[in-house]
Amino acid sequence: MFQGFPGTMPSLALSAVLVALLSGIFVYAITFGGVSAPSGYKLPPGPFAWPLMGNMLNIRTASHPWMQFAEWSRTYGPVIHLKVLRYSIVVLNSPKDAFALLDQRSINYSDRPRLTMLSFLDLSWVIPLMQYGERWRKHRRLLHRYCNSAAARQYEPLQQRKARELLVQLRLEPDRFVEHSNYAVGTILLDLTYGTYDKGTTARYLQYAKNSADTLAEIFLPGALLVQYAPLLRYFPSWFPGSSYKNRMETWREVFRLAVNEPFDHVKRAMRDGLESPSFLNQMLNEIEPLKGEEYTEAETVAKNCASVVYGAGSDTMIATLITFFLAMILHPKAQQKARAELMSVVGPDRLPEFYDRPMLPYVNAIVKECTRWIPVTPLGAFHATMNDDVYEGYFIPKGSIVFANQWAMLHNPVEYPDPEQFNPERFLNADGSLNPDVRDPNSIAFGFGRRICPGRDISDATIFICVASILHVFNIGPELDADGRPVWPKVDVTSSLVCHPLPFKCKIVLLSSTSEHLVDGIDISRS
Ligand code: HEM
Repeated sequence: MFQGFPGTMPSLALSAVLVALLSGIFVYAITFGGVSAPSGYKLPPGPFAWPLMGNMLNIRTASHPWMQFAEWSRTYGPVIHLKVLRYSIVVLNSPKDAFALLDQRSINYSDRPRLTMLSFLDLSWVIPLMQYGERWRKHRRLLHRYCNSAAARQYEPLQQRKARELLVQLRLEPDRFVEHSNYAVGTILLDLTYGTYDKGTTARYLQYAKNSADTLAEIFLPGALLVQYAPLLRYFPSWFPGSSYKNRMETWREVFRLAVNEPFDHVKRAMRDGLESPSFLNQMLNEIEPLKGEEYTEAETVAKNCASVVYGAGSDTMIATLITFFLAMILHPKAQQKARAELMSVVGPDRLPEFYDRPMLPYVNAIVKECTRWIPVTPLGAFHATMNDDVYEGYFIPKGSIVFANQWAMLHNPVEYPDPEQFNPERFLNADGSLNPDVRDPNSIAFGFGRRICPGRDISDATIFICVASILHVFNIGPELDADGRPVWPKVDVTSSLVCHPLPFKCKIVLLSSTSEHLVDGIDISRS
């Protein structure tokens, strides 16, 4: 039933993004000079690179670059080298090399490439794109305090409440499962970051966040900022061909201003009027209150940036995993039946799943892991950049190289995950049904590596678990039926972007029984 990911994807967005990025750092590339190795060393192997353009066209024409990189790694080995202009790109296709470089040598591999457009649009607050250094460290420290695994447990009541609200919405409007899942995930992050507000305000803030995510995607597309290819365009008036982006800069800035400032100002006003609802921004602001002057202003900016990035970086990624779950369940009714049998024996028919059930639900946990592995949300992770020259296994890796961890290749490696295109939760289980610790946990790859590893991984894992367990406990997820009552099986296909989503599909979500109906009827959503 699994169709694989055919090479004729409609979207070239990710390769386009890569090319735009690589073009964008042209100036940086020149600064660092060419990509030859010093005598006695050689660069890691890779496909033939044309003069000047290097492998730019190879990347551009690959519909899913992570598959192309995996293919090259079969010819050249797990560490491959590509050139774009005079720039060096290293793609790591195995966990061994990713851990050896991004984790164990993280002091050198934790920078991000400098992107011209980020300074144009003043996106220096976007933590995932921040340069490595003291400023980034301050943001990470704060994020860690509110997102580490112990801290993340305080959000469980919120996650559970939102998962249950999702059940009510799925019952009322099952066809709108994508919107409802979006709302559930979005409001978990919004509520934990800024607190709970009325429905209208919540909807507005969710819209701001979506607008800023869409705008980021738009400005990363090639052509949108031609100035990336020709930085001198920045000195020309907006009527000059290629400079029309200047007319849109204000709109773009306004989109980001609203997303970052409005919810933040709202929390500050609410705190001043004694009307705040608990949130991590509220806690952060209380903690920095004793600071004065510049010290306070700086701490407040860090708090504001951290708050805005949680929604921005977390929502799109979690929703993609949740939609993958629906897709997998349509195609694998037996997996649903097994999960349901487990839920029935552990949770029973009279209540909904709780977080404390989790250790007794290995099959449900295996489904969550398999969703993460089967369609990796960020197939190429995020680009790291080297701060100094390095030598790894005899190969020279120049300062300023962009380093990708090909998470898709790692999570689809047939040695670690046999028959990797198949959705198969059993791969994570022992014969007695318990979780097999010898099979690598996809979370150890899917959330990145080293010092830049995703700080939201525990929040994300808990959110996906409680949504998946709650949905499976009361609903059956099946294919849509055509006019003759025949199932319409969705094709497994993904967008090509920095964050990958399954392409749109339809499904039929129905309550399992009158007992399930009773459980959903009993959900109190008045606090949601
Ligand atoms: C399925 C869900 C998620 C996936 C697959 C995911 C994946 C990733 C990956 C691959 C990175 C780059 C790591 C690297 O550079 O090696 C990253 C960074 C980041 N993620 Fe997530 N993420 C998810 C959810 C979240 C959530 C819920 C939050 C917020 C609570 C979050 C906040 C961040 C931030 C702030 C960064 C930037 C870290 C830095 O550059 O220092 N993510 N994520």
